[in-house]
Amino acid sequence: MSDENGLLELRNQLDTIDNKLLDLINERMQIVHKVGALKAKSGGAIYRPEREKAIIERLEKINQEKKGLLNKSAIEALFLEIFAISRNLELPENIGYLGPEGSFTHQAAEARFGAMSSYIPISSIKGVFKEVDTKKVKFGVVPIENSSNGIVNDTINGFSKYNLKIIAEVVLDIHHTLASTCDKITDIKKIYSKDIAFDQCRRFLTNFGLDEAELIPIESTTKAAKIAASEPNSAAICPHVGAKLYNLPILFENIEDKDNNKTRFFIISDFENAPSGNDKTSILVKFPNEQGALVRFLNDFNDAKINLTKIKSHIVEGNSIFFIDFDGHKDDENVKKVLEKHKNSVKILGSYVKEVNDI
Ligand SMILES: O=C(O)C(=O)C[C@]1(C(=O)O)C=C[C@@H](O)C=C1
Repeated sequence: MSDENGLLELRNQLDTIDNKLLDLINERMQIVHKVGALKAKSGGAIYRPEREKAIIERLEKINQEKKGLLNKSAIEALFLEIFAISRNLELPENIGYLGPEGSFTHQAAEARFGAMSSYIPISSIKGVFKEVDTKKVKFGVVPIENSSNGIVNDTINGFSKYNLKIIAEVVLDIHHTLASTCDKITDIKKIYSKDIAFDQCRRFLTNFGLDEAELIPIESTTKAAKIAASEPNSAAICPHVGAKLYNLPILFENIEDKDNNKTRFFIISDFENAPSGNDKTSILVKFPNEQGALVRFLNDFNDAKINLTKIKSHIVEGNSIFFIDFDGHKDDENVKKVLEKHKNSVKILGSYVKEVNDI
């Protein structure tokens, strides 16, 4: 058989498989439709991250056993899109994220909800909380901490003000690029970016003599790309996708000082997750002004064999509060007891499936 005929034959086989795949996906969607109808009757939450996680883990296991050609991230990418389409079929729901389009938070949102979902950029973290609270969007995506810059105050303030729940976490590796229409680096006189992005790229800026340029902080790295695309002798420190969005040539990739630069994001909504067996819980704690209050609290966690994974202090309106993460679900017996004992000082922000990529 000639190569051309061979290709035709293989394409015919692919067409037959694609037809079967389409039938199977439609068959799946018929069932999803019934799930949607059930949930509409019972008021159950559409997005069930713990169930999606369990499906992906089961498929990865089967794939390994069968020595399939798909790798873990390919299975995840395929099925996250299927889930996004399923959720839209059950009930179309909008996702509000800290914008603008192309921001790292947008990437975090897409990493979880897939490319087919409906996204709305919101210009502040406070705005994201407000839009979820007033039910203009079903989900909000906000940054909570960066490995170089620590906790994001506006997000803690949002949790203090609103009674919204964390329903999932996403951890992204953060890479910055230097993008500009300038041909020579010495032509760059101004650099636009977010203040924390400048902090994360100090060494690069010094090494390339760019600390001589005027560093202009603005509200987002993607907006920086937009400005630099239209202003001569300027550059932006921005994400790869931000530069692409505004056709801004990338001069240097991965310019962050630390090669382990990560940001953790929360997906927030108005419902609580059921336990998945592999959960983490986040709380805010405001201790009474008594000696030893923090120590007593930590001892109770220790006695209940709860593993604290993070504790960070934060000031809200002059009061010191603690942001704490620990392993387990808020409905686990040992967790429930400790939280009940300290209910006057604790605000539960949510229990959610633990990400493998940690910060
Ligand atoms: O199992 C459910 O609760 C569903 O709604 C179905 C389904 C799926 O497509 O498998 C869709 C959305 C949920 O986030 C989890 C799973």
